[in-house]
Amino acid sequence: MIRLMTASLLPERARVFVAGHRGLVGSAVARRLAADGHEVLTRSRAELDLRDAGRTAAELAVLRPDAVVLAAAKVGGIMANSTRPVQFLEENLQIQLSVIAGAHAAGVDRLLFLGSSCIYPKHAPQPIGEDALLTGPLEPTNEAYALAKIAGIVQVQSYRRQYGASYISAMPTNLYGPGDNFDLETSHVLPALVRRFHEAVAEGRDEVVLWGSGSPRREFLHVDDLAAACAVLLRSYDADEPVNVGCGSDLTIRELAETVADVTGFTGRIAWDTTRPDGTPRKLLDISRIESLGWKPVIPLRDGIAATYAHWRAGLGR
Ligand SMILES: NC(=O)C1=CN([C@@H]2O[C@H](COP(=O)(O)OP(=O)(O)OC[C@H]3O[C@@H](n4cnc5c(N)ncnc54)[C@H](OP(=O)(O)O)[C@@H]3O)[C@@H](O)[C@H]2O)C=CC1
Ligand SMILES: C[C@H]1O[C@H](OP(=O)(O)OP(=O)(O)OC[C@H]2O[C@@H](n3cnc4c(=O)[nH]c(N)nc43)[C@H](O)[C@@H]2O)[C@@H](O)[C@@H](O)C1=O
Repeated sequence: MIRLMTASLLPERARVFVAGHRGLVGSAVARRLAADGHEVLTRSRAELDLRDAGRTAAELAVLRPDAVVLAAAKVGGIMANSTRPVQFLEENLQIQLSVIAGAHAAGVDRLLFLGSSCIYPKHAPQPIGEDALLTGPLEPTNEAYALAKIAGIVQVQSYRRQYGASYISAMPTNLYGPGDNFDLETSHVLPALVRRFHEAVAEGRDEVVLWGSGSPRREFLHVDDLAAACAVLLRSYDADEPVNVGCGSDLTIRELAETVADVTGFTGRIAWDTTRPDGTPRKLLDISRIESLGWKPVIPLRDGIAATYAHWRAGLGR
């Protein structure tokens, strides 16, 4: 049962530990929480490797935050996931075990765990409701990562059931925005396309080769919209079921490529390397649960891509 809360579950000026604050999601969540008047607590990976359960528990016991947002993870696009399943399984399980158990041991009242839409079965009915979890086989290119994330959801639910902890999970769709990973081998598709088209224009090339067939459909949410959803969930959601966070519509990778080409000024040919994997054919999320809490996405895809491109270009110093 979903309980809608009237009083906020997050105190005003709360002290919130954001794990993974240098990443795409963690940095956006940290900006959002700071703007809402909260105190954001952080530790860099050099200061605290979150796979180390003993050190993580000790650090959380000293910090004693009011809430934890778990946005630290081993993350990557389709090639990274399919070629390094051991790291995607083990590092994510280790981080989740350390942070969730450590938060509970330190008496942390609220925790938000971030999973991913890839936890749902490859052929789930669309749009995918939260109740599709564990109803069918997973997409093979990210099965190891998805299983680690599913373990995280069950870990959160178990702390709720056994200890009454007010811990919750959110399942975002594919995300993009400032601070994304633009490495062509390990990134997700959107930053990869921005970089590929930008470099083709800069080098005067008239063809860009992309991966797969171009026919898979994906849903893209700007990370600032996700961060706003996280703030809503921390304030007002307290139930077992994970909450999907998406924008409510999807497009083909080919259509995404045409949009990114337009934003970056590329007018040449787009070719498809079908020796590269397509991944899951479609994963559009049903977002009625998060919308019922009063959240909706506000950043249109084209505007978000243009802002992300401008941010990345500024970082290149060009
Ligand atoms: N990006 C996306 O499209 C989507 C992301 N998500 C979820 O959002 C969350 C965050 O993803 P995203 O921001 O994209 O990922 P990033 O790779 O951008 O950020 C991950 C962060 O985790 C930190 N981290 C990783 N391992 C460790 C470790 N052992 N110790 C300490 N810190 C560590 C990284 O530190 P460092 O900076 O040192 O590398 C980095 O700050 C993940 O749970 C992911 O599943 C869900 C759906 C889509
Ligand atoms: C968020 C989500 O992200 C991953 O799943 P994915 O959505 O399949 O990943 P992706 O963004 O890398 O690719 C999307 C589509 O785009 C195509 N594609 C074309 N050209 C490029 C390209 O140049 N780079 C990449 N990466 N993909 C390309 C690619 O072939 C595929 O069809 C998992 O990590 C999963 O675990 C997860 O949670």
